[in-house]
Amino acid sequence: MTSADADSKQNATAPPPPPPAEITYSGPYSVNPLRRVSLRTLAAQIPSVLRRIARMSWETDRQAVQLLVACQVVTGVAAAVLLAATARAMQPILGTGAVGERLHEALPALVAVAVAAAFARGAAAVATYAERRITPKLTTETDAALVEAVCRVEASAYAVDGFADRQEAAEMGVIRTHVMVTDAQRFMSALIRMITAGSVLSVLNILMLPLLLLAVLPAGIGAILTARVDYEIHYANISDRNVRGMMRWWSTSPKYGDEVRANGMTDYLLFWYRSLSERCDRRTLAAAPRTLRIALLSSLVGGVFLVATWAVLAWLAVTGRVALAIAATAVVAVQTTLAALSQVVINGAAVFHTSLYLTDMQTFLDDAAERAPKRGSLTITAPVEEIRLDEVVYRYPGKDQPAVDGVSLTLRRGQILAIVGVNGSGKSTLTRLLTGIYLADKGHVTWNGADLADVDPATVWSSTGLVPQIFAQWPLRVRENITLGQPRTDDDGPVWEAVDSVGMREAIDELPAGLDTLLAREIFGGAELSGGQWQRLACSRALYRRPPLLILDEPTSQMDPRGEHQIFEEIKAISGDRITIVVTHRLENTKVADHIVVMEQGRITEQGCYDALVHAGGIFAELLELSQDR
Ligand SMILES: Nc1ncnc2c1ncn2[C@@H]1O[C@H](COP(=O)(O)OP(=O)(O)OP(=O)(O)O)[C@@H](O)[C@H]1O
Repeated sequence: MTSADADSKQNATAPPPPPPAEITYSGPYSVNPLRRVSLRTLAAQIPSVLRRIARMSWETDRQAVQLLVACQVVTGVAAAVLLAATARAMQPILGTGAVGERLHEALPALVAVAVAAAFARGAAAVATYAERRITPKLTTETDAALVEAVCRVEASAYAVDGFADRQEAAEMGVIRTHVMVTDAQRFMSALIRMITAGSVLSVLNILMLPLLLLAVLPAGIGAILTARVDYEIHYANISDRNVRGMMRWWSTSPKYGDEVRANGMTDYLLFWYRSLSERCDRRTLAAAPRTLRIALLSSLVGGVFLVATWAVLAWLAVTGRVALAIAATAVVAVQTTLAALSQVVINGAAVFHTSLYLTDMQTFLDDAAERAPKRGSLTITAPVEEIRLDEVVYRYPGKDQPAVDGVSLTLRRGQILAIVGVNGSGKSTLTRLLTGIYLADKGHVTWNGADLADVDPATVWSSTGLVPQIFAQWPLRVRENITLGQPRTDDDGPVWEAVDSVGMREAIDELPAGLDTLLAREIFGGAELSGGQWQRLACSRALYRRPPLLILDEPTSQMDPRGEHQIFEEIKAISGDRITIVVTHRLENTKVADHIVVMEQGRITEQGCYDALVHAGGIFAELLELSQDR
């Protein structure tokens, strides 16, 4: 047997890969908020949703809203005129006498019908224009509000269970804003047509209107129940959709294409993606019989009442209780009311459906606002002379053990501190506490004596420069990749200084448009950098800021020795003006530091200068020895 045969046999007998994990919540998100809400409560939400849509639209484009309201008024008046004129035209048309005379008599009413119809059509066209003016701006506003809300929360919120899923649910609210104004506008205009036609009908015969209402009401109830089922499915699918969205991006992004292909991941990723989709489909299909039952039952009940309506009208005409001309007008009024009622029901259900997602969006926005930093209004002014940590403790939400556990440290301007320790010992978390990205659960972090809990975070972050372990590769031009976060400048001098400090001038000169080159391989005309070049760029971004506190978390992990040497030379050269912190596993690099702290399980277990720690016989010496044992 060849090795290929063996491989194919093994593949044939290999168990299928495990399916993606199913996420079930045990906290507040485990319960669908609609599960115990009555139908009446659900229907009663519609007016408040309409008010909300009106308010949002008003804030977006007042002129367009005024235009929309004017169109609604025209629609109502046109519908009333149309029916009244139809009734007036019917009498001579269905009366006796020569055809020419009868038509002549009916002519003014027929002209009124034509004019009213023209106005109704015109109003509908202008209303569509107004809607189209409001919708894009409203969607942009809502979308931008959501993005801003997420960007402005305390960073600790990202670690809260369910935060990302609530965000995914809120995204649906943004998507629904595309159709929200259209649904609301159609609902209102159908309501106006229905009221007008209904009034005419009830004038003709009072019995007709309740019968018509009964004919359409079951469809309304059915539409609301179906919307509730749709929302239930949507709610149950949130987590899977969220994971699927992430998997889609990670699997198809060229950034990870090498890893996906060379590790033979394609089949499994596709299996994963398909499994998640099928799981969502299963939930949707499981609900199909329920929606069918709702549709059949509502059609049956509605149909019975509709037959009754026509039967009553026929009976009234046949028994001579209403004149033939009135009966003919009643036929038109019944048709108009029926069409308008159906539109009210369909669009009312759509508005209600939208309201469910808007509520999710609003809940998320409220929650995000709650989680926005509420610190004091103190400000930090340069120079930052001293940063102190005093018995600082920080535990991530849902974790048993603190990531940083009782750390005390003092840093002074001009000092370079190195933080070392094994994976997961709390180094990056410590840097997040130093910069006020997280606030300490216990203890204090002070800058120039001011506790970060009382300081406006924006003033802290205008004094920091951070090269994180995993840095963003922004799809922007080279220049913006360096200046991002700083006020706009037309002077490229400092930009080139930052480029030179990380040895990138040659590489940038070789790009098709130098500093103007777009760094996004996926976009036409865009260029790509190597991993180490991207890391140099991330360093240049932090150096360009000339911050009072410079933090570099594994800044040279992807760099060649020349690049690494250059960065550390630069760090040393500019260290006099600032506090510098370097987190690194390359212990040789800590020679640059004035002081080194070694972390273990969130605590500082050793500290001192390089020479002292090398001979201390502790974990630093052990890690250094291991790094040299090849
Ligand atoms: N966003 C997070 N949410 C929850 N737990 C986290 C988060 N980030 C880190 N942790 C946990 O906190 C602990 C400390 O992590 P941290 O990233 O600070 O370690 P580190 O020393 O920087 O590790 P490494 O050397 O691997 O970068 C770890 O147990 C980690 O699992």
